Amino acid sequence: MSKVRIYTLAKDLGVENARMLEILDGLGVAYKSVSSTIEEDTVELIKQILEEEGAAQAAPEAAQAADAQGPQAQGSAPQGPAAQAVAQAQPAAAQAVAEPEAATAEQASSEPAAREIPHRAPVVTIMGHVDHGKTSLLDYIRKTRVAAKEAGGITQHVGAFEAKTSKGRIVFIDTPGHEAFTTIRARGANVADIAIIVIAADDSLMPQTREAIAHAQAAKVPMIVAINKVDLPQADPERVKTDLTQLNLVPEEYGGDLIVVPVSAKTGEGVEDLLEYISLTAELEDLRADPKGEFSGVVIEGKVDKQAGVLATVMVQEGTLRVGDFLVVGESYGKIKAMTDSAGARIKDAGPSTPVQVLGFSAVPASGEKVQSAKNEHAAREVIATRADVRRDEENARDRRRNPRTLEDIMGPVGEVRTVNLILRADTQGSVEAIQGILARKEGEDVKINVMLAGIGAPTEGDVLLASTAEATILCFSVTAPGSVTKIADSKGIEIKAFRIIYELIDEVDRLIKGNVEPVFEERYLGRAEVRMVIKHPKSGNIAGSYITDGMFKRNARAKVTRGKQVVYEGTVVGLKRFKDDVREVQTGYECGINLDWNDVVEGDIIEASEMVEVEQA
Ligand SMILES: Nc1nc2c(ncn2[C@@H]2O[C@H](COP(=O)(O)OP(=O)(O)OP(=O)(O)O)[C@@H](O)[C@H]2O)c(=O)[nH]1
Repeated sequence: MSKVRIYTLAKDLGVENARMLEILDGLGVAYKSVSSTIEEDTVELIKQILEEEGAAQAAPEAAQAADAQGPQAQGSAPQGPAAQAVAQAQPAAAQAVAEPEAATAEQASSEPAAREIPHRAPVVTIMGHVDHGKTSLLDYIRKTRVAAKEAGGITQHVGAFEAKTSKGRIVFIDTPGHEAFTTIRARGANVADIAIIVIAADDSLMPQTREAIAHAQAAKVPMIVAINKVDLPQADPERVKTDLTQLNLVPEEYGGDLIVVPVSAKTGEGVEDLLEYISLTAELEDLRADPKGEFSGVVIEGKVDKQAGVLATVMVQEGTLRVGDFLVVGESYGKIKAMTDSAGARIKDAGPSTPVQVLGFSAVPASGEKVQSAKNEHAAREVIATRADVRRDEENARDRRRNPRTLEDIMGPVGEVRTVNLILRADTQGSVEAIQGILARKEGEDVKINVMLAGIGAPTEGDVLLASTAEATILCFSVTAPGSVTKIADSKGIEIKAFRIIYELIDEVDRLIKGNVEPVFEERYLGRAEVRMVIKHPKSGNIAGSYITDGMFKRNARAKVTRGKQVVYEGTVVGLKRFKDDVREVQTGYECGINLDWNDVVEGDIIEASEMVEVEQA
């Protein structure tokens, strides 16, 4: 008995993949994805179900009278194999119910709220080890899928291009390697929907392949593996598949859910299949964006052109970008003077999943910067003003974290299982495995150890970017980071720690785990003060002129004010003054001005100061 792939059957029967999966779910048939195969019996069942659906839609009474095969019920659908009958009966069925449905559809479309958000093209990035064929694969797709340029036209490299396939548009980010991808992610933007991991069939998994996989996993972007160079006599695609399973990536034909497509960027073999799998994955991801929504985009790359000035490629993610729009990037703005699509043609507007080259930025934006549009200069300035406010708030929050007042300031939301993200670099595969083995035993109920990437050799710039997007620590065993990498790590606040003795590295992991276990804080009494007079201050409000009767007071301490027996206020000591000077601490027996973030203090109040201290855990 032959097996059929789900998507092939969907295509043959003219139904959506999603509908096909619904039917399979209903039948309780297990599958991994639309490229899984199903038994012929199941195929027959599906055909029957669709046939019944079609008949029921065409005319309910016809379904009941189906056995009779009366000319009325049969309509003009030709006799033939069940699949054909279903496929051909469907338009007739649609017609039969067309009138009332069309009326409601029209009503619905007149209400913008009911408008369904349309699908958008997938944005794909190609990653993999050096020389495994990323550029060749992109070139092959570009050559065969991008409409030839008009004579005299200059194809510009803009960092992305659009390929036309039988299934629709696919947008490729053509800055190969994961650098572009991670730089974009490091800025908090996600531009790729699908990652193609290219692995040469004669070389199998290499360090950068593992890195690329780690990046795609960190970004939670679906992966498709393209085993390239299958035209070579020494190609061994089976070895690649087996090696992948060692990373817990199990190809579909081995019962897993990883799509693996053998290709040759040289002969073009398999490229069509690869494009088809991209479209299928996109369909399952159900990628949508509203061209009528508010515009947002991401800078893919920017440069200065000697003649044109600043040029930047922007990927439209939501809404539509139009010539004349004002664009806001960071805290600066510009007006779009001209736009070209990735084939170099002048365009006036661009919808979702369209890479466009924009002329009009005042400064070169960095890849990964988010772009917003504004209808006029005034609106652009407003966006910038809001951003400046947000930035200031964030800076204040950061200050608070450095100078914590509350438990949440110190630890963020409480009660979560914490994850220690690590990137491991060692001199040999043996060391990597030994360390991973020990780490696996360190996991506890409240701490998860996530080794995002374990590789041989010194840490790379890519590792630092990955670490910065995932707040990971880079641990090195018997390898050291080159100066250039350390510098980038410093600038991004990423720690690279190098060890020569495995147990020292493990001790460090213990420290990291401890740091990640929720610390226990307790309130510790500091001192007591009596308010002797209230001083009105033009800037700071009312200051409590006090005498410290016990212990000491510290700036930023917690404060509790009692009046008689009643607690009238709880807050923070925001300032301490001795005469005119701001001071950090005041000891018992001294007078001082205590500034609370509260204005209603009165003479005779008692202020008690305390602080939160971390309790050492066993
Ligand atoms: N036989 C064969 N050779 C290929 C194939 N794909 C790429 N190559 C060759 O492999 C070499 C490397 O290909 P590239 O496309 O430059 O590889 P890359 O991954 O982009 O390399 P980097 O940009 O350096 O990271 C070139 O000599 C290509 O001609 C293929 O499918 N078959």
